[in-house]
Amino acid sequence: MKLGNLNMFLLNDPTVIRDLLEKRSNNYSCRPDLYARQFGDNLNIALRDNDEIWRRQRKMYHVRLNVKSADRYLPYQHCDSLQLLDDIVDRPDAWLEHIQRYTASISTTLLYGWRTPHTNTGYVKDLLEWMEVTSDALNFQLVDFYPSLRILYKVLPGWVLPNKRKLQNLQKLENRVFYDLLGKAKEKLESGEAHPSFIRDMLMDQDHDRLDDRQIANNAAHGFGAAMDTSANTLVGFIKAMVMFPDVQAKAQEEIDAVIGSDRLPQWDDRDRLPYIRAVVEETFRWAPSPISAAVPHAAKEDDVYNGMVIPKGSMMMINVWTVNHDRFPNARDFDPTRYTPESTLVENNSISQDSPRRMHFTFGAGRRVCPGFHVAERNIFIAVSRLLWGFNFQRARDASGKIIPINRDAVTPGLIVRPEDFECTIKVRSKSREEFIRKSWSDAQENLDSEGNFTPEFIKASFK
Ligand code: HEM
Repeated sequence: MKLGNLNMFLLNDPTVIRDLLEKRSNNYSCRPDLYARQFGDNLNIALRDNDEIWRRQRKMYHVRLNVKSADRYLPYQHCDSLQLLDDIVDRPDAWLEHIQRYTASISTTLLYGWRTPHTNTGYVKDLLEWMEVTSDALNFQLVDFYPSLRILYKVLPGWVLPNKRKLQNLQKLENRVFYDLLGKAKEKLESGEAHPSFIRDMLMDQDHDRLDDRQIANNAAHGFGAAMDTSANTLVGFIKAMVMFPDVQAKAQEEIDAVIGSDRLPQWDDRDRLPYIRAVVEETFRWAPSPISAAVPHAAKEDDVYNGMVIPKGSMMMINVWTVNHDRFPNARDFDPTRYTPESTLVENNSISQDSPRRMHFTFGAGRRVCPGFHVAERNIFIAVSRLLWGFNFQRARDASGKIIPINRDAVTPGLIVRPEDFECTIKVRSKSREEFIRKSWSDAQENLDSEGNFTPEFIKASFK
C-alpha cells in the first residue's frame, strides 16, 4: 500500500510474519519514524526505534516481568479480583467501570506498588487522562506520510497545527505526571516503605541497568499505557463472548464447578487443571483482539527482497491481526474453545512462540517487539475470567417489552487499540451462597489493606518472601 511517500505492507499470513518479523528480526524490529516520537523525549518504548536505549528499556521488562516475576505478583491480582467480584455484586450494571478499575489497579500495583481502589482520584486519574490524550494525539498524521512536511511542522505554531498542539500538551502532562510518580517511588524507597514493583526494581538496580531517571519514569508509565486498556478491552470481549455463546459459558462453568467446587475461588495455580478455561482465555485473545493491527507497526531498517517483492527501507510492516486471527479458521466468528487442544494451551509461551504458523492468534504481536508484558497479561485475564465464571451468569439483556436487545457481534470502537462497541447485557450472581462467599472473601481481604486501600506492610511481608 502507498500512503503518501510511505510504503505500508499489511502482513496477512503467519508464514510471512515468521519469515520477516521473526527470521529477519534484525531488519524488522525497528519502529517507523513517526512524528509523535519527537515528543515525550522519544522515551516511549513502544515507539522508540531499535537502539541501545530501547534495548535497555526492553531488557527491564524481560528481567523484571518474566514468568518468575509475573508469578511473584500474583497476590496483587488475586486480591484485586476480589474487589472486582464484589463491585459487580454491588452494581452489576456498571461492570465496564469495575473491569477498568481492576485492570488499572493491577497495573498501578505491579508498576508502582500502590493500588487503585477508585479510578477518579489521585495519580491514577492523571494516568487515565494521559492515556486519553495519548490515544488521540498518537494517531497517524499527514506528516508521517509526507516526511518532507516536517520542516513546516517545525516552524508553524501549535494554533495552526492542532495535532502539534495536542502533542505539546501531552509532553507537558507527561513531564508533570511521570516525574511526580518517579519522585513518589524514590521517597518510598528511601523511607523503606516501597512495595515490590517494576519501578522499585528499576530504581534499586539503576546503576547496574544503566537507565537514567527519565528512562525509568517513562518505562513505568508507558507500561501502564500498554497494560491497562488492552487488558480491560480483552475482558470486555470475554463478557461479550459469554453473552453471545451461552453453551460455551455453561461448559466453562461445568468445568469450574467440577474442578474447583463452590467453596473456594479459582486461582492461577489451578490453570493446569482447567483446560477448557485455558481455551476460553486463548479464544478470547483470538476472537476479540484489542490491538487489531498489533498496535504499533514494525519498520524495515534496510531495503529487502522477499519472494521477489522489494521492501524498501523505512516501510511500515503492520500485522493484520484481525485477518490472521480469523482467515485460517472455519466459522471464525464463532467463539469456539474446542479449536485448542489441552496440550497446546498448557504451555503459556505457545501464544507468543517464534514458530508463527503454529500460533492461533497474533494478539501479542511478533518478533523482537512481541509484547513483553505477556505473562502478566495472561495472569490478569485468566484470574478474572475464571473467577467471573465462578461467580456470575452473563445473559442477553431484554427491553421493557421483554424482547432481546440485539448485539452487533463484530462491531468495535475506532482506533489502533479497540474494544467491542458498547452492548447491553445482564449479569447475575450464580447463587446466594456464592454472593455470600464473594462478600466474605473481599471483606477478609480488606484486613490486608490500609485506610487508603493499599496493602499493609504485614501483607507484603507475608506475600513476598
Ligand atoms: C491483553 C493484554 C495485552 C495485549 C493484547 C498486548 C498486546 C501488545 C502488542 C500487540 C504489542 C506490539 C507488539 C509488536 O509490535 O509486535 C505490545 C507491545 C507492548 N506491550 Fe503489550 N499487550 C498486553 C498487555 C501488556 C501488559 C500487561 C504490559 C506491561 C505490564 C505490556 C507492555 C507492553 C510494552 C512495554 C510493549 C512495547 C514493546 C516494544 O515496542 O518493544 N503489555 N503489546
